Order: sequence, then structure tokens, then C-alpha cells
Amino acid sequence: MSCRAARSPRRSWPPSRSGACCRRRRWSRCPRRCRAPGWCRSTGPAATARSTPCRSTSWSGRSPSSPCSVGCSAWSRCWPCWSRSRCGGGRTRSPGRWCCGWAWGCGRCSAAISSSWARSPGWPPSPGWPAGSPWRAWPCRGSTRCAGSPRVRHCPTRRRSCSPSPPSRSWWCCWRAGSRCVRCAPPGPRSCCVADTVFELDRVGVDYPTPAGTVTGLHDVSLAVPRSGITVFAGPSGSGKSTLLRVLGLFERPARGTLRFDGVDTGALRHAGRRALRREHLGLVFQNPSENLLDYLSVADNLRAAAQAARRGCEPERILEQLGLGGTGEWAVPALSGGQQQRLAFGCALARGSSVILADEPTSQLDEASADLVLDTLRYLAEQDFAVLVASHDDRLVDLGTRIARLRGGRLEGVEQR
Ligand SMILES: Nc1ncnc2c1ncn2[C@@H]1O[C@H](COP(=O)(O)OP(=O)(O)OP(=O)(O)O)[C@@H](O)[C@H]1O
Repeated sequence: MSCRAARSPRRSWPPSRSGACCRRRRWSRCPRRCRAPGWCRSTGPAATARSTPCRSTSWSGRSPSSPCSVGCSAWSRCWPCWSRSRCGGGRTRSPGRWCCGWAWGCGRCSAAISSSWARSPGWPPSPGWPAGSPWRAWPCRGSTRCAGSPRVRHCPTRRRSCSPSPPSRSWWCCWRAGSRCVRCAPPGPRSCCVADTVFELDRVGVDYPTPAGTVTGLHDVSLAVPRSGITVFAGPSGSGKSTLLRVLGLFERPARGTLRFDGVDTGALRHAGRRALRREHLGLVFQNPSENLLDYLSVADNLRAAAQAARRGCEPERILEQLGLGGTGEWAVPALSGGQQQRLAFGCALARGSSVILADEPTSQLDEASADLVLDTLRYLAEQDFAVLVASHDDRLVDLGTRIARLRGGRLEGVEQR
């Protein structure tokens, strides 16, 4: 049947078992013989780039229990990956990688493997895929897969160290609890774990071009920041504390070295990926309270706006209660004291669902009583298992830290664990 016969597509429907279907129904220029716009019958290696062996019961007559020929459970939604954008920026098509019709990326289809399919002949689809891998697991592709996705989350049942070794390329991500991504070690498919370190810096350097020449803000800083506790970056003025915090907050790209967030190389991310990570995971609180808040909105609306930016829901009153600001929801921001405003700024980070809170000199503009409020808040956040990173030369903040990284002249002098 030629393509012209598409006028009566249903007459000999469904296509044969060996039929291949094009991905787009409206793909009118199918180079093969079509029975309907977008649907090919032809088989063999010459099948078009966007064609895949037809797997859907309704189209190909296969029984639902037949193993998917490409190892994908999303019926008729997967095809060999060829699109750069879908693959998260990979330049070349990888034979072992599959795309699904979901909008946000490649690799999800391979993820959706039921255990019966994982046992089926023809599985794994690529040599790197572990037979019998956990349901909904896929090779962790680091930067593009995990960080590029707006769905990276810590496992709700996270365990600090379920493997003595740090995450490596051979680890696997799994898909849990709806939208939650975690890292799993392949041998223990259900042993969900995350690394102990949230940031890993390897010889990170930052340069600032100035009319007088290049100023180096950071010189080859190598550091691992733990996932919990309060890490304080201490040092005299100009030592590079704020620069380091900006790098960690993904506001600044280092000129040299590698920065990993949750095992993901942030240097490989494009702007959108970095922004997604920042929005979802990182809450940055600046030293000036007014920089952190929108003063034309009420207190509760600031929290709502923060949550909305991260596409989350929010219960302002609950957060305000947590931070000792109960009953101020309808207040205007300027009606709060400086310390209360800083507390609210931390509340905005909570509303965004940030797991890491970065604060740059949060007490520097506050009197002692207001600074105490901030210290209490930081203590509270650390107790709630947030990773709190603070740049400060306030001695009280330094005393609060569980880990002090001392900087001088842009170099890391040493790290003190308490
Ligand atoms: N935008 C910039 N342009 C040029 N140089 C910069 C810039 N930002 C920072 N620097 C330089 O980088 C170095 C580190 O600055 P940074 O602000 O990180 O120090 P800091 O320890 O946070 O200081 P402070 O405690 O005073 O805020 C300084 O020498 C500074 O002059």
C-alpha cells in the first residue's frame, strides 16, 4: 500500500507484527510506505530515525505480556534516542539509550522496566544495563539526567551512608515516591542512599577580570561539604567567602576546577539546568534583609511567592509558626524587625523546599538581639537536617558551626571539624 492509501487508513488496521510506527501522527512525510500519515509499515534497518518497532497491542497485535523489543514499558512511547535536546545535550546518539515521549528527557523509558521484562529475552538493551535491575532504575547520567531534571530530590527515606564508597558513575538513580530521584547502588536495588557530601569542590578557582588586571577570588579550593550540620566559611574581609558561597549557590561559574552538587558536575550543566537546581535545592540568604524579600508583598505572600517560584504549594502559617513568626502572615515586610526579616528569608528557602541553605553574613546587619533570632533559626534548620552553609566572620556564628572552613586570600587554609 502506498502513502496515497492513507485516505482509508483503518481498512487494514492494525499493521503487521513487523510493522514499525513513526512517532508523530502528523508526520506526513514518512519516507516509507504509509497507511496513514505518520504510520509506517516498512521494516528493517532502513526504518526512519523516528520509527521504532511497533509494540502497542492495538497497533501491532502483540500481547501485552510480550517483552518490549526495546525494553520499555511505556507502550509505543519509546524510540531509539536521537534527539540532542531529549538526550540532555548529548551530541551523539547512544545506541544503548532510549527516549520516551515524556517531555523532560531521555532515559526515562529505560527506567520503566518491570521486573518481568528485566528477565525477558533480549534484555538488557545495552551491555551496560544490569540484568534484573530494580524497577524504574536507569544508569545515572549525572549532570544531564539528574540535575537537568527539575525533579531531583533527596530520597524521603534517605540513609546517610548505605555504601562506604562515594557515588560514582556506576551508580544508579532510581525513581521513588513519585517525583523523587535518589541514587542507588546497583547491587542493592532497594538500598536507597545518598552521599554524605552535598558539595564536592575540586581545585575550584574564580577569576575576576578588572581594568587593573585579573583578580583571583578563589585559588584552587578543594573541599567536601557534608550534607548536614552547619558549615561556616570564616576568614577576614576579602578572603573569598562570598565568592565561594556564590559558586556553591550556582550563581557563579568557576573558571577552573569541578564543582559537584549531589554528585552532579554542575560545570556540565547549561544555564537552565543550573537554574533548576538552584530553584529546587538551594536557598540563598543575603546579608541585607531587604535583598531577600519583596517588601511590597505581605509576609505570607512572600512565602507563597517563593513556593510558587519552585512550583510548590505552601502553608505560610505553618512555616511562620516553625520560625517563631506566627500571626505575622498579614503584616507588611517592613513591619518586621531585621532579625525577623532574616528569619522570613530562611522561611522563603523552606517554602521553596530547598535542602541546602546558603547564608552570606546573615547577621552582619543586625543588632545582637536580632542576630540571636538568626542564630536560633540556623540551629533549628540544622536540627531539621538541612545542610546549612554560612559565610561569616561573626564569632558567634563561627562557634555555632559544626565544621569551619577557614579562607585567606582566596585560599582554603584548613577545615576544622567539631
Ligand atoms: N565582582 C568582582 N570583581 C572584581 N573582584 C572581585 C569581585 N568580587 C570579588 N572580588 C574580589 O575577590 C576577592 C574575594 O572577595 P569576596 O567578596 O569573596 O571576599 P569576602 O571574604 O566575602 O569579603 P567580605 O567579608 O568583605 O564580604 C576580593 O579580593 C575581591 O576584591
